Amino acid sequence: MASQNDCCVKVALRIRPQMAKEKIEGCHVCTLVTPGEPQVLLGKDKAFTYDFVFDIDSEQQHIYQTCVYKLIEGCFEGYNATVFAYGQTGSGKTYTMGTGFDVNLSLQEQGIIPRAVHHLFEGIQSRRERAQETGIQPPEFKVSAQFLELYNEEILDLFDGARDPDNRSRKSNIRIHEDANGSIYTTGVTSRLVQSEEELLQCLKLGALSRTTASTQMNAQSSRSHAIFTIYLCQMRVFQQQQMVRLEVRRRD
Ligand SMILES: Nc1ncnc2c1ncn2[C@@H]1O[C@H](COP(=O)(O)OP(=O)(O)OP(=O)(O)O)[C@@H](O)[C@H]1O
Repeated sequence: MASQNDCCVKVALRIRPQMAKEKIEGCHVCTLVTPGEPQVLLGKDKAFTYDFVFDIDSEQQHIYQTCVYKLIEGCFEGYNATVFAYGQTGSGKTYTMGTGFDVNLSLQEQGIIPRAVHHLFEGIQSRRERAQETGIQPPEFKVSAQFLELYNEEILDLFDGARDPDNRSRKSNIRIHEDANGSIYTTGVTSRLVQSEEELLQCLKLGALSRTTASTQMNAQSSRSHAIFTIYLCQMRVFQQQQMVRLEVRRRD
C-alpha cells in the first residue's frame, strides 16, 4: 500500500490577500495558518490540513517551485501531470494559474502556466545543449497544445478557428471516450504544433480570448466553466524510441 507521501494527488491551499473592495467593506480575514504546518484554522475551532498551505503573503515563484517544478521535470522522464485550480469565483484561480494575457505583469507576478511553458522550453534547450556537449545525438522534441472548455454538458474547442465564439449552438466534433482501463480520452480536438515558448503562450492567449468572448454571453449565475489547456511533449531519443507525455492545466469555477 502506498504511504501518504507516495500519493500521486497533492492538494495545496492558497489564501489570497483581501481585495480593496473587501477592505473598504470592512471584511475580516478569518484564516490563520498554523506556523510550520500545512494547516489552516477557520475561526476558532475548525482546522483543515492539506499537503501545502500558502498564506496571504505567498509568492508566485514559491508556489511554482513547491507544487509544479517537479511535475515539469517529471514530463522529461515520461510522466504525465495535471495541475488543477479549484475554487469559488474571485478566489484567485486565474491569478495563480496565469494566462496568456500576463504580458504586462512583472516576472514576479507570473502565474503557473507561463512559468511551466518557460520551464518546458528551457528544459528542452538545456537537454539539447547537454547532448551536444557530450557528443551524443540530441533528442528530438515536439511540443503541441490543445485547449478545451467545458460549459455545462457542452465541450468547446478553443483552438477551432472555424468555431464562431458568439454562436455557442454550433456543436464541436469532440467526443469523450473511456478506454478499457477506465482512462478518459478525447477525439476530434484541434492540436497546435508549436516551436517556441512565445508561440505556445500566443496559442494560450488566442484560446483564452475565444473563451472570454463566449463567456460574456452567459448568465452570471451559470457562468461555471472548466478550461483545460493541455501541452503534449514528444521526446524522440537517438534510437527512435518515442515518448509522449501530457501536461494538463485546468481550472474549475
Ligand atoms: N495571491 C494573490 N495576490 C494578489 N492578488 C490576487 C491574488 N489572488 C487573486 N488576486 C486578485 O483577486 C482578484 C480575483 O482573482 P481571480 O480573478 O484570479 O479569481 P478567479 O478565481 O479566477 O475568479 P473567477 O472564477 O471569477 O474567474 C483579481 O483581481 C486578482 O488579481
